[in-house]
Amino acid sequence: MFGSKEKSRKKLADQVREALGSPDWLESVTVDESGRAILVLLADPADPAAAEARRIESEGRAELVAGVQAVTSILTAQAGQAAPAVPAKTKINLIPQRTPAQVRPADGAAKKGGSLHASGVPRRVSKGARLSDEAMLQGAPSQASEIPPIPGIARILVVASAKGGVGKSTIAVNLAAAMAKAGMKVGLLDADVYGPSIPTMLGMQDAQPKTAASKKLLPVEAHGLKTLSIGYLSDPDAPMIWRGPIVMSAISQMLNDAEWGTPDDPLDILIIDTPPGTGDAQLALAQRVPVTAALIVTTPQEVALADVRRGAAMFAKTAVPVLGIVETMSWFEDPSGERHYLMGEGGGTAMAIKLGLPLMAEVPMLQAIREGGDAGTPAALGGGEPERIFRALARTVAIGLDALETKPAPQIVFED
Ligand SMILES: Nc1ncnc2c1ncn2[C@@H]1O[C@H](COP(=O)(O)OP(=O)(O)OP(=O)(O)O)[C@@H](O)[C@H]1O
Repeated sequence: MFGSKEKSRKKLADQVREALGSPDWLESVTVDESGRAILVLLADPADPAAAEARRIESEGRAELVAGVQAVTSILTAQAGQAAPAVPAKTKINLIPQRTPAQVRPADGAAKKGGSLHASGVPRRVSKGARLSDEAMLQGAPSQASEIPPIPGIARILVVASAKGGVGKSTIAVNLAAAMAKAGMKVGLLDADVYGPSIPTMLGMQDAQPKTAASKKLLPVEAHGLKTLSIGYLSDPDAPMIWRGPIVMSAISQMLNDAEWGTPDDPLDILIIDTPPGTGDAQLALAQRVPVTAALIVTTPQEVALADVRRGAAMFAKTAVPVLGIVETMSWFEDPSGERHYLMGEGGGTAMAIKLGLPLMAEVPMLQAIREGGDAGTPAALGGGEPERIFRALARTVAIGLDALETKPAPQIVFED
């Protein structure tokens, strides 16, 4: 039996469907508790312009239905539809995002769990000063980014892997959790629209983002993180064969139509768990989102390392700085303490040297890491070895990000 609230939401969904003319391409309409209508629209991936037009028109019509508070649409392609060729794109020169000085006072961070900032002589940056101005004075590139920053998000870190199943989402979730535990304001965006796993890894499979008074999506809060995932908005069993421009439309909605933070109180960092691979979806993301830096996740396996080279080349092409490589599933330690290198040994180090990138961490295979992912509680918060490993990774990443913003990497502190 439906409750009366559920009944009226269903009725509203029917009204929205009617307002749109019940076309074949309208796969589903649902209305959540906050009155947000979620439209799933079938679109032809070969014609992204028409798909975008369909989305805009549908959202416009749905918004006019009395009782609808906000609208989110998800573009999806029917299984079996051909993927388009990657459209030629103008190269966008992307330099690290230079936002107003939004780094927390180092002593404040220290109080909450240890400094995450680069060591060195502290430099005083007056409140509101642009780090880019500081950076320019120190010889950093003077070219301005062509991609406008997103208000309310100080920096964006993409976690990428050239291959699926290497443990990328596990690293993204645990890194985010460790940074939050250290006192940073952290968001986690699951852009792995092919197989969103973040809701499960955070134990939030049944969560539905609510709508703010501004009609923007309110990220789901879990384990000290603000999170959004296409998995919160769609039926996990629905066929979703996303392609570059369509993936981009979904990601851009989650990025821009959500209350991550405000210009006065921004997220310190938004971590994006990207879809695996180095194809059109990843390229579109690197070209259109104001990414501060990327982290590449790999296993020590030879075959994965060949892919890492491709991933690094892709980021180089789009001028996104790669902070370094995280090798995961590096070894398994048996109860006697002996390490077994099930996937090869030293591959990540060799690749890091070859590419001239730092090896940010070697994460062993740990039962607690897998169990944490399955149980929805990041192992980075559970104490012991996993917590130590991810805290160290969080610190290394924070230092790497600081170093990008000002050269040489100073400790940023606000003037009182
Ligand atoms: N260091 C680790 N120790 C133990 N298990 C791990 C480790 N890293 C990942 N796993 C497990 O491996 C599996 C795959 O990991 P994960 O989902 O993070 O990979 P992925 O690269 O994000 O995959 P996809 O390509 O599907 O997005 C999960 O069951 C996860 O718990």
